[in-house]
Amino acid sequence: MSTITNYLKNENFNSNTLISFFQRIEPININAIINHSSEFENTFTFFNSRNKINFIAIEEVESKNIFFNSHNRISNVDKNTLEKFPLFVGYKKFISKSKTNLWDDFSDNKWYIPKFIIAQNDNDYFLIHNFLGNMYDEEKFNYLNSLTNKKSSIKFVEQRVRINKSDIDELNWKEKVKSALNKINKNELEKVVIARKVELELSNEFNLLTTFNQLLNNCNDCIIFSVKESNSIFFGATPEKLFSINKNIINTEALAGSIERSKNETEDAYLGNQLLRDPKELNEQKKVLDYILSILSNYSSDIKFNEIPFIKKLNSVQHLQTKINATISSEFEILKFLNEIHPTPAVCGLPKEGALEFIYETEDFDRGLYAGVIGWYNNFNIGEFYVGIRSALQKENKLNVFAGCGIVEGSIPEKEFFETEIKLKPILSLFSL
Ligand SMILES: C=C(O[C@H]1C=CC=C(C(=O)O)[C@@H]1O)C(=O)O
Repeated sequence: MSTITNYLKNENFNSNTLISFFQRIEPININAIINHSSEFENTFTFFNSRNKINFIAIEEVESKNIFFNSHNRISNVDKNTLEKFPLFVGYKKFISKSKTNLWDDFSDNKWYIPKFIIAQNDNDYFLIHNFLGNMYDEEKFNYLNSLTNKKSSIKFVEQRVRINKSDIDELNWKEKVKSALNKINKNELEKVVIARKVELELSNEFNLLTTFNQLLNNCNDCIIFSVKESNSIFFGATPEKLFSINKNIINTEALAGSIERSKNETEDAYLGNQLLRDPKELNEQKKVLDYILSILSNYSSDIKFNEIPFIKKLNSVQHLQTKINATISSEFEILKFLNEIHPTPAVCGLPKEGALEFIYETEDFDRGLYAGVIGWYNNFNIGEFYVGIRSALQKENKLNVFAGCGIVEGSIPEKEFFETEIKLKPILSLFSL
């Protein structure tokens, strides 16, 4: 008899009761499960080594608008440990009407309870099965359990690509920046983020496991994620937190303004100092900070942040960063706040409506989940949400890689183009020509 049947044989839950069955498992390399992604309709993988929460969520609890009036956690683990794990996972696209079918495999906005989650928090590892009433899937539970028992070593596969020549060329993109500057000079916009899409053709089969692990190795201080729906996979290594919440404390940040890195330590520090003193970059980041503070002030009268930004150093780029934390009241609703704060001027612009319209008219691709939101939360008011930048979409034999830049008064098109090149690097460098 399986563990689930063992536990549930004397229980009779009605179909409005959500059950989360936690089975402690031996420490495993969770990302090895990614190799089995293609066996499932959808998977959602999220690795935050900083917060020490890593998980892969597999499939969904049936109904779209899931209704449950009670929630039962079955486990022999203390409540403090259980509180740290996701109940809902999901994503939200960058708001826009779509012009193409590029993102058709993804909904506009989807927060759902996964059927299974294999998760790690610190030294705690669990296989979690969520289901309504008695509708557990014993077979799949046992199968996943067997996968977590397997000792698997990760083999990297070399991935080759060809550049698609029909890509927006450099001149064309710089013209878009000029037209943004035009709007800014006429005071019609204060700031707008213009993005590029680089399209590559995969010469061999896409290997998510290799890609994911290379991102884990290369991109410290980033959240490594992948969202697979039907035949599409959106993935990336994002440095940008939208917000995280832990009971009554919310943490967020203003991340904007960029400069390249140098392998030479002295030169790298010099570049960082330049960024900290550049009025155009400081202005670009301050606009993000002011926007976040204005939204947050509706929810909190206790907001803390540093007046002077810090430097956040990533592999190929450094940014200006202001960390913000605030105490919020018990009426705070996670998704309501998310819909209000996103998109910030770090990926959209100011005023927001004008910037959205400009982006829609100017960019000749759909952003979809690029610059959208990915994250998780639970009903203990714990969760984290990140902005889907430094990311790519794999669909059939195409890889679409995205990067954008904030345009403000004083932006120089050539420099902005170079900035998109360094932001594309973490993903492009994984594929050889
Ligand atoms: C929009 C992107 O980055 C944002 C985050 C940090 C710095 C940015 C910048 O300097 O323009 C952007 O606002 C992107 O990477 O596609």
